[in-house]
Amino acid sequence: MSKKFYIATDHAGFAIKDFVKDVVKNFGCEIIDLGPDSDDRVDYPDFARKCAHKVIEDEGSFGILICGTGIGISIAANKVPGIRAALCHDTYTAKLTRMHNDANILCFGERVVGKGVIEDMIEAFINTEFEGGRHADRVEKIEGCSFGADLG
Ligand SMILES: O=C(CO)[C@H](O)[C@H](O)[C@H](O)COP(=O)(O)O
Repeated sequence: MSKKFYIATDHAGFAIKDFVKDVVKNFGCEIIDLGPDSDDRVDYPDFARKCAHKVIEDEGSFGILICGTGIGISIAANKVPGIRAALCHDTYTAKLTRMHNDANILCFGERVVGKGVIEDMIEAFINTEFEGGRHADRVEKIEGCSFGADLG
């Protein structure tokens, strides 16, 4: 099934962005670029927030966030309620985060993984569906981890 993706990076993820957009398109999915438009130094929380808000507003869509390590941009995205941003390093983590965590944003580090791994991770993320069942109960509890949430 064709999926819709939003993509954003910081300056440390900018150089790989066009490659990633082509990979996503080649797997038959739509991708919308939320910036930045150059490799001028920017702050990753600004772009994490932009992408995370789009994913929440546009139900059923997904995101891709890239910074130098993928760490800062995933931490920032996970502050947005309803976002499950997964920092992945290989096909196994990209597949399992869809199966078990129902991840809606794939994060990785341009300074960490190469093009081959990136392509494989994107393929796994696109083609793997959430298993539900026992994992659905756990995913529901993730939102309950926020201060002020009352899920029992
Ligand atoms: O936040 C990060 C690490 O968790 C990202 O990798 C950033 O891209 C990195 O901090 C950028 O560093 P720079 O020295 O300003 O290029």
